[in-house]
Amino acid sequence: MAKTIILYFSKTGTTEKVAEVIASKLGADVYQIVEAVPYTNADLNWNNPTSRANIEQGDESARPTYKGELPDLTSYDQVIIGHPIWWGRPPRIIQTVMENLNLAGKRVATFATSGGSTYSEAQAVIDQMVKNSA
Ligand SMILES: Cc1cc2nc3c(=O)[nH]c(=O)nc-3n(C[C@H](O)[C@H](O)[C@H](O)COP(=O)(O)O)c2cc1C
Repeated sequence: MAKTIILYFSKTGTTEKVAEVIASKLGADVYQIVEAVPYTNADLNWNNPTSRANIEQGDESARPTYKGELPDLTSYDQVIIGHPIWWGRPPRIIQTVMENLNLAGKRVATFATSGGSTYSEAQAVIDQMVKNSA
């Protein structure tokens, strides 16, 4: 059976719950992506145009760093990446992570949770990231 790892980023626990359900169904390993500089509640306030998250999402070059080391993917066949939708797209830290993973030869899937936005804009970002890392 294919060996799978789920990497997820979650600030309020919703994506984390979904990651756990998928992991238990697939018998997958799980890795939580954690930002190096923690987001405060104020940082996550989408009603404030100058909140940290809003500024990052609006900045194509923003690449918030992650804490610790990313997992070694050598032994995995499938990599699943889960994240919330922030302003229609993945949090920029997902781009940081994908730029630092070697996804060549891996089967990659993603999922997200949101307040209602669909995945179409996020999919375009992910497709580009996968293309760049393969
Ligand atoms: C900065 C920020 C921006 C968000 N932007 C969107 C959005 O564009 N569309 C949407 O449906 N939900 C948006 N949300 C809501 C989250 O996607 C939703 O609450 C998600 O399930 C949170 O996942 P988590 O608990 O794993 O962090 C946003 C949340 C934050 C903090």
